[in-house]
Amino acid sequence: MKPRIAFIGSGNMARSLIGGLIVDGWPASSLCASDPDAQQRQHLLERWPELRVTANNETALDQADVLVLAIKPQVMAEVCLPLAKTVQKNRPLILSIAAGVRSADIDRWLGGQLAVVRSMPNTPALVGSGATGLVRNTQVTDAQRDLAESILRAVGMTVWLDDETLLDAVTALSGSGPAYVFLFIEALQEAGIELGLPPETAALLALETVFGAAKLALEADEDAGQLRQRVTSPGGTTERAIAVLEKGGLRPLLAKALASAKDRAGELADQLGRQ
Ligand SMILES: NC(=O)C1=CN([C@@H]2O[C@H](COP(=O)(O)OP(=O)(O)OC[C@H]3O[C@@H](n4cnc5c(N)ncnc54)[C@H](OP(=O)(O)O)[C@@H]3O)[C@@H](O)[C@H]2O)C=CC1
Ligand SMILES: O=C(O)[C@@H]1CCC=N1
Repeated sequence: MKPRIAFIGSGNMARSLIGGLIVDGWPASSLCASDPDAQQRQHLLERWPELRVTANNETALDQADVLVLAIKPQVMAEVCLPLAKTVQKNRPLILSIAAGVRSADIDRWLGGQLAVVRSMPNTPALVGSGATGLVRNTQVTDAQRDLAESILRAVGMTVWLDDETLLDAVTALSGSGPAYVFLFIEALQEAGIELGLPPETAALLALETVFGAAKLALEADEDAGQLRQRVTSPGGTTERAIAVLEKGGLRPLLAKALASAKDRAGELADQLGRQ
């Protein structure tokens, strides 16, 4: 029998995990999702009629082997504190997907001495192409580690880290990363329009170029730098464009953007840790 999983918060990320698990062969009846929003619960039931759905977090937690915390960081403490008594009785594996909330704080809000896996997935999980970083605390057994991994692997690839502070860097890179790529696609499209392309054509070419380049980079034996050089003919068009991007400081700008995202994760953790 598959372990029972309770999702607290049934928004974007929880729905993608639920969908991935069901496609992966987990029976919907082994999953329970909780959300205060009636419309959200209705959507879940329309899509997966056998899913157990509730407005009550305590009910979701009942008999769960894994408690997935898929709520916004800002409500994590107020959601966890009332669940502490039941969590201490049932002692499920705690799996958080929230940005900038430390394992130690989650453990404290839930009464302490719990097995906590903290993870950082991303929205491509919605289409089964997520990338997730995970860390575990010392209470997590190898079997629980495998269980957490099998949940996140249902929506993409996973990578374990030894040091929890690195999860803020993962958040900055791959957690927030899809937004940078979408911004890049928007900018490519706008630039194409400025050069006279019809908007739909510019949008399609921008999108397919990013998709094709990522697919090639995943499948090729060469790294991104080598693949870039293959496009860049000496004295050709790409060389001119790349020179403009390098001179304009694309690399340091991205480094600065990621550092800001990482700092924000740390700030959130410090603020929330005071609760
Ligand atoms: N979006 C992203 O790209 C990523 C998000 N994350 C993390 O995932 C978590 C969830 O994000 P996401 O799915 O995007 O957010 P959503 O807002 O889509 O989902 C959160 C859900 O939790 C519900 N909720 C609010 N309060 C409670 C409560 N007391 N009990 C139960 N459920 C509650 C919300 O309902 P309502 O809307 O009514 O408030 C909402 O449906 C966040 O912590 C975020 O940091 C991680 C990686 C990527
Ligand atoms: O912006 C955020 O805070 C969340 C975490 C990573 C992606 N979205």
